Amino acid sequence: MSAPGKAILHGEHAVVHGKVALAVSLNLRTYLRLQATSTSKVCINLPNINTFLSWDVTKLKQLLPDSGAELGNVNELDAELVRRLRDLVGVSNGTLDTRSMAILAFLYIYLSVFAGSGELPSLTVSVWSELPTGAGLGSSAAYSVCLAAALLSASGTIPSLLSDQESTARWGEVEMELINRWAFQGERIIHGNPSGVDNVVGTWGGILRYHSGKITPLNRVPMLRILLTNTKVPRSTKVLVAGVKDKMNKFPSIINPVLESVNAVSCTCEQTLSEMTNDIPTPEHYNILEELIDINQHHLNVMGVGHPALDTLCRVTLARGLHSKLTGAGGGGCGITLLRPGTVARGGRGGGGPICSYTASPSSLVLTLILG
Ligand SMILES: Nc1ncnc2c1ncn2[C@@H]1O[C@H](COP(=O)(O)OP(=O)(O)O)[C@@H](O)[C@H]1O
Ligand SMILES: C[C@@](O)(CCOP(=O)(O)O)CC(=O)O
Ligand SMILES: [Mg+2]
Repeated sequence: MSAPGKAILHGEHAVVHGKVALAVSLNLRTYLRLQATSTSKVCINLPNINTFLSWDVTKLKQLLPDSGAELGNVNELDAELVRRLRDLVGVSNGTLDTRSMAILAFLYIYLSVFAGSGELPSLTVSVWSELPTGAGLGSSAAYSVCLAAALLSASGTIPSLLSDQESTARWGEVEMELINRWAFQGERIIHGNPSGVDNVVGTWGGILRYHSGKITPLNRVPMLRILLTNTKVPRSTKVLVAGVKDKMNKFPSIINPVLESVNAVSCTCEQTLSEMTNDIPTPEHYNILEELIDINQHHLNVMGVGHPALDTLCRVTLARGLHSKLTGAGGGGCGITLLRPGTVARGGRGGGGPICSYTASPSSLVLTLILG
């Protein structure tokens, strides 16, 4: 079982407050393996964050309310269950600890999904990822989507249709919607107040527009080359999302128009992409896309989610005529750079060229991906 990460082209943070975002899945994925066991234990192996834990099933059963049927509401986070799980894991409400959040999300989905059946099975779940954790590429959503899909399937709530021969098989729309909703609860545990765009891309993949829960796949998009750069500056989506909310509360008349402007950036980008598909893409189209990137990056700085390492990315790429912005929650993490069709790669780790000096830096990971 696997789910992809994502890059947000425009609309991060604003999307949490009901504005439009454009996002695309990446060819970097998170993988999950679930094994039924007879050990009377629930084990989780998370090699990316060096976490290997197990619990007795009898201990986990004690966390369930007398009637298991009270659990399993996919539309609301059960605050009482979260509180009991925090006690079990030994963390406070405001925890930002990577391991604790991953464990809470796992146990929450496990208990909720199996509570209705009255039986908690013993099993071993292993999750590993090609995505950097906490770098803006939606690793939390890919993790939550994998957990939701695997546990719903193990509980029999959705069919286990994925055999080894059918490694690319998918569920139907009803099952996908259920996976997406449970993944959203996982995101709630990890992010606090997610918009839902990341779990939607993690569930369905592709390139899409997301607006207040409404998903519009962009079926025809031009081939775009985007460079992804990881500044490797650690940050927490939860903290950054909360910081933007604080700024909105403090300066509503200043920040709300910024979010409105980001909305317009997303819509103008969508419009330009569609013109590029209908006509032949021209240098003028690229000028517009580049200006939109610059405008949005300024807006994100106004929201307080920039970082000097991201400023460096923008400056270094601009010196080569390329335009960049942060992607995801910002505060470090990854940035995206639009590459014009003629941009060539020479030297560096995977090529290099005009951006060689930046890509060659040992502190940055660079990947080129093709959209469209
Ligand atoms: N492969 C993984 N293994 C375990 N936990 C993961 C994994 N990927 C993501 N997570 C969880 O997601 C959190 C990171 O989420 P977040 O701060 O939203 O960053 P992003 O989604 O941009 O990568 C981690 O702290 C961890 O709890
Ligand atoms: C900042 C935000 O728009 C995207 C966060 O993405 P990531 O967790 O940094 O990959 C939050 C959200 O949409 O839930
Ligand atoms: Mg995330």
